[in-house]
Amino acid sequence: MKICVIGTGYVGLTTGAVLADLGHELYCVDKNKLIIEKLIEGEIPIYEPGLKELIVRNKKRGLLHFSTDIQRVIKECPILYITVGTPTKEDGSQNLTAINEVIDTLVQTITSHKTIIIKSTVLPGTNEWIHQTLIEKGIDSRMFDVVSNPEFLREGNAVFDMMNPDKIVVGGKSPQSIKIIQTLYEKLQAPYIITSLTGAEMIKYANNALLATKISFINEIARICDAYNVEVTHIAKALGTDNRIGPYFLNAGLGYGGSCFPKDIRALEYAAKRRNVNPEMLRAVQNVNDSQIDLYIDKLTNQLTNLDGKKITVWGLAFKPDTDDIRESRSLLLIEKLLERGTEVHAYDPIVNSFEPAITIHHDMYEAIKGADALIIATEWNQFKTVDWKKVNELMKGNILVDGRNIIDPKVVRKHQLQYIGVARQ
Ligand SMILES: NC(=O)C1=CN([C@@H]2O[C@H](COP(=O)(O)OP(=O)(O)OC[C@H]3O[C@@H](n4cnc5c(N)ncnc54)[C@H](O)[C@@H]3O)[C@@H](O)[C@H]2O)C=CC1
Ligand SMILES: O=C(O)[C@H]1O[C@H](OP(=O)(O)OP(=O)(O)OC[C@H]2O[C@@H](n3ccc(=O)[nH]c3=O)[C@H](O)[C@@H]2O)[C@H](O)[C@@H](O)[C@@H]1O
Repeated sequence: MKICVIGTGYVGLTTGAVLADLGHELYCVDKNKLIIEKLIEGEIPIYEPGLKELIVRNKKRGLLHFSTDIQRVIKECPILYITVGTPTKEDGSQNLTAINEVIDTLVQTITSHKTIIIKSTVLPGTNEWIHQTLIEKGIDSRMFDVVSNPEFLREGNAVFDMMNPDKIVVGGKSPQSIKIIQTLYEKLQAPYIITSLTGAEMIKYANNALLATKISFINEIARICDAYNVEVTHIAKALGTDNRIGPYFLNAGLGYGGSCFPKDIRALEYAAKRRNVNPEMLRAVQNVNDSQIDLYIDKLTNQLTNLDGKKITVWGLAFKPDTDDIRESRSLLLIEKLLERGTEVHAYDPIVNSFEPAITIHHDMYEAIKGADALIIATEWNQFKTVDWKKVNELMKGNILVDGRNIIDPKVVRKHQLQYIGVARQ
């Protein structure tokens, strides 16, 4: 059966490539013609390990296609995946512009039955609303099914995560459409959670909120550890041995960033308030995350007395390793705060080479620290874990290392006369 993926960003492109690899016939479209033209020419618009190989292989197999003719492709495909962006506005409400545009395209295009699979993260009630809106806009309810199939991949691990999901969540009303999803994923080994449309939406938000909560929890614990001179990574390791807690998402540091946690937690808070629920935990999670960067800046300021005129280098611009994504990156916020304090900011990232606000970006991590008063590690890229600290000390003017991701052993850098700044590190 022909499958169309609408929106070829991080999720859509991975969905298209993985489904093609599973043997299905995929047609990917995007309203951004430039992206599609690039993909047709063999260029991959995003950095995601393993994705390029998957795309090339499946294009060659004749299973993966890219098209700028959105309407024709939608007409020809009985299964449609919606993977457009769903950003949040300032107040936490969801910006459904892209979803609305897709609805309008569907209304103009549907002439045969469609299984519409919503993979975009949308707030509880949105899938029901999409269903209703299609009917109100004139589509016969027998001509389509709406199924919610939220995505749990992590950027930087997207292909692996989609090929090896922990669970497959499917929300819907029609048993046939749920069966279709099970057929699409029959080669994947994962338990199914079959629920209502709203149940599936809620699972996605609760999942992200719980992961973000673990991060803010360990960051708060780190603050307390810091006050008692206790090493937080030891505490996290001990917590992780408890099967009920698990070892993941307990790495303290600058906090969570990215295109999803910040926007999704804000959106869930908004959704709760709309139904008169006071989401105290979600607020606390965000409060901790919001103040995490200041904690590091205050420690740095204590050492340098004043940041004005100081040259500070930031290693890592992406919101996490193995991605080129800088949406709501912690580095972005950190750099803004440094610039506000009159700092001259230099940066290096293995993949990201353009950034707003404008700062000096270097192509070599050591070049970036020449003459610097301090170095801040803001992203946990692997290459920052094995550093020539002797060389760092020689190149820098000052000797301060701020480890914003707890990836460095303080004792090692101290051996090279560098001063280690972290939260609750010994
Ligand atoms: N990035 C991630 O790691 C994950 C994202 N999600 C969710 O998946 C959704 C997509 O996220 P990303 O892939 O990161 O977004 P993205 O911004 O990378 O990609 C969205 C794509 O949709 C296209 N688009 C927008 N309006 C369109 C329209 N009317 N017709 C056709 N294409 C259109 C855009 O041009 C863009 O290429 C969001 O709801 C997000 O919350 C879920 C799990 C993981
Ligand atoms: O809904 C989404 O978009 C996705 O959001 C996250 O994935 P992602 O944002 O790609 O990356 P994560 O690995 O979760 O990292 C998010 C942020 O948390 C930070 N983090 C992560 C783990 C940790 O222990 N500590 C910590 O500060 C990372 O540095 C990063 O800034 C979830 O992990 C995915 O399951 C989900 O599908």
